[in-house]
Amino acid sequence: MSVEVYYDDDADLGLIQAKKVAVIGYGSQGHAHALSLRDSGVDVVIGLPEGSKSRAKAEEQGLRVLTPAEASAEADVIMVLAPDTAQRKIYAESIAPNLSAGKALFFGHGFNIRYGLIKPPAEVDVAMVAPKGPGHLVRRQYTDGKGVPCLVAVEQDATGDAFALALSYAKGIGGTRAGAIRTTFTEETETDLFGEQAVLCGGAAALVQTGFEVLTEAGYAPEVAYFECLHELKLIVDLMYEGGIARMRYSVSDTAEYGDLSRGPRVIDSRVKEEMRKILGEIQSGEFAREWVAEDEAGRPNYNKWRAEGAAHPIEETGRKLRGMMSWVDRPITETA
Ligand SMILES: NC(=O)C1=CN([C@@H]2O[C@H](COP(=O)(O)OP(=O)(O)OC[C@H]3O[C@@H](n4cnc5c(N)ncnc54)[C@H](OP(=O)(O)O)[C@@H]3O)[C@@H](O)[C@H]2O)C=CC1
Ligand SMILES: CC[C@](O)(C(C)=O)C(=O)O
Ligand SMILES: [Mg+2]
Ligand SMILES: [Mg+2]
Repeated sequence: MSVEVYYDDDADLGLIQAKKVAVIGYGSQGHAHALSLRDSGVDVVIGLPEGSKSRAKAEEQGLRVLTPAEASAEADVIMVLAPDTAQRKIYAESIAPNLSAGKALFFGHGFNIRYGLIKPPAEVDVAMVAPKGPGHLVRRQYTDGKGVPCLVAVEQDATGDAFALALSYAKGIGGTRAGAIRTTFTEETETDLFGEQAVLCGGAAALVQTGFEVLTEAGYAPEVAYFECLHELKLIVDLMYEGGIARMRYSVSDTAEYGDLSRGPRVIDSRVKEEMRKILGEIQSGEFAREWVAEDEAGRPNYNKWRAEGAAHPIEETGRKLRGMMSWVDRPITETA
């Protein structure tokens, strides 16, 4: 099935420049959207609760900060970039009372719409602009004159202009420089959750940690294991990013390539593929969403425990020491760029 991909020339920046945009949340995605929209000539206001620690960061950047309800009341377009688990309550308390016909409700990820946690009224546009990359790099790429690809979707088109407006927003954050693909909330939500769980975050982190453990438990130096399994992964993935797996294979030795071809499928074998299918099934059935919402409501006991265990993994200490010797590697993450 072919998809529609839209670039800068397909999008009219004037549409979003003619609107007032409220960005609810000023974290990884919120700061990137708000600052890049502002740099693209859009009138932006930030919505954050009184007492939010993000308020000072947004104000330092010269952005106007109101409560989520005040910002929603002022805006024509409300982009929800608070944590997925917080969105339902924010919507009910602060956004819904301030929605009226002709306004647009935007999301950076489809979770709350896909799983029916938020049900907007029919007279508002509901759309999504979901960058396919971490927010801090969305902002970094924008300021470098590049862009992170976006998925754009429309769930409700009350005005008839929802897609053009979403595409215009995507242009404002640099998304159409790289390409914006038109999709649905369902496709974005399910593929995004699958990607982050099985490949990008869960799969990659487990692969790196397990490789590090196998080497260090066999008596090799942690520093050698770190360079081999984590540091060099970035350099290998850079080649894949630039020219596909084929370019990586062109650059590595033929010894590495033979090891890749003969051993890779033994690591990521049919059992792993079957587990990936199970994970996708849990996403499609809503089981993962129910589990995550319940975990959040219970105060995140497993999330906090697993997070602490990850932070205490020996690879982190080894990495801190080695990165300290490479000043160009440890680029601090800020919400200011
Ligand atoms: N992280 C990413 O790169 C990506 C995220 N997304 C999606 O973007 C959305 C935002 O995620 P992300 O940027 O990671 O979120 P973060 O956790 O980085 O930031 C959340 C922001 O929301 C604020 N916030 C918390 N509670 C409320 C509230 N009740 N009302 C208003 N603001 C609140 C936080 O403020 P405080 O400082 O007070 O906590 C913070 O500024 C999610 O839907 C996510 O799935 C999509 C693509 C990639
Ligand atoms: C890969 C994780 C992500 O989906 C993202 C940065 O795209 C997220 O939810 O943060
Ligand atoms: Mg993602
Ligand atoms: Mg995600």
